[in-house]
Amino acid sequence: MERGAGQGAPVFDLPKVELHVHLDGAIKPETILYFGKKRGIPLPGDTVEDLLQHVSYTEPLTLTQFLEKFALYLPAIVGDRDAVRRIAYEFVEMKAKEGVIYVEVRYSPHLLANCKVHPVPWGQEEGDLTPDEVVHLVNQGLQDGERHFNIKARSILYCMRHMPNWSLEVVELCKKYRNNTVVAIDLAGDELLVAETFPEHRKAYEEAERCGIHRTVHAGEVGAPSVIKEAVNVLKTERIGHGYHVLEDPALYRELLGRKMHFETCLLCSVLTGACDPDFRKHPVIQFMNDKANYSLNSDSPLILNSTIETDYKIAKQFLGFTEEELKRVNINAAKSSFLPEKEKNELLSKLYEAYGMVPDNPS
Ligand SMILES: O=c1[nH]cnc2c1ncn2[C@H]1C[C@H](O)[C@@H](CO)O1
Repeated sequence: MERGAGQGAPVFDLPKVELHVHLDGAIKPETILYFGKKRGIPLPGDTVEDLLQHVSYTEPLTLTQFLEKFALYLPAIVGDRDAVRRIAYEFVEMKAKEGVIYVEVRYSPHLLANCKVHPVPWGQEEGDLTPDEVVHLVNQGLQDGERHFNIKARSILYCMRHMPNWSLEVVELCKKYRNNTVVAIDLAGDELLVAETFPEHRKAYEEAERCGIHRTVHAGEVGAPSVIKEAVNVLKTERIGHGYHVLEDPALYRELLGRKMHFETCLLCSVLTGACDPDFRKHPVIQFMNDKANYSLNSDSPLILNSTIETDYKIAKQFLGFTEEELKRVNINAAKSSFLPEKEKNELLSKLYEAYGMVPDNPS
């Protein structure tokens, strides 16, 4: 049985689109153990169960505590060429098994590197894997996966809120590798610790806009609506990562509804990071659903949340009262708000309409 998926038939056994999932939060525990052993890097457990006991959790923590989990296992992967390529390949395999036909996966090239990155992340020794080569390796893994598992995978490179000195390199990598899986730039990290948008982030986003690189920003996950406002008005974001706290500013919410701004929501993650009340009856996504907002359902970091995308769909159906129609609408919205070029977007939409038995002229 797949972890986190639970038992029984999938709640939505139709093709899906996923837009918000972190590559380094979606690694198979077996792969972490394999590379930890091979490279002699200590891990908090030496069986899948042991490792998951430390890395995954089921009761709400804070976003800061959630983000600390990455440090428990990433040293086994980062800085290793085979490991980086393999996690990308296995990610595509995992998504294909979950019935996802188009995925945008995101990561920080700097957080997977150990050379030409300051500071060298995760307490590693300096090595010879640069952020540029990380992108090249992830691309190879994703493209091999696409060929073998017959799904489409694109990538988003992110800046980290607390690392403004990486941001201009991130946008240059987006430019270099656009048309080679990379479709967009993102800004991730801990809004609780650093809500500020440094000038370097602003410059990177200006350059992205100038070059036609798509833009999304983690904003209003745990942070205030002002972070969302800045993402929209200053960073010119086209989508919002999470964005739950937009509801605290009704004028902003109305404006974004009017602009059909896309919210990349992650139900289980929103509760386990303390972003939202654990009582799903009060979840902001219910309001999004009632208002026919433009949003998608996503898994964020399934390894740490001990979940799959199925877990989020199950929550939507069982606790938030989603109908099959709404699940279809959410996926159509995801496809429409994807960062694919127009022609490929239309092909993706046609596939969904056909699988859902819908006519394109009557999408809702
Ligand atoms: O939910 C999230 N919000 C902000 N940043 C996140 C989230 N999930 C993962 N990340 C980022 C921050 C971690 O340090 C990084 C690991 O790639 O991934």
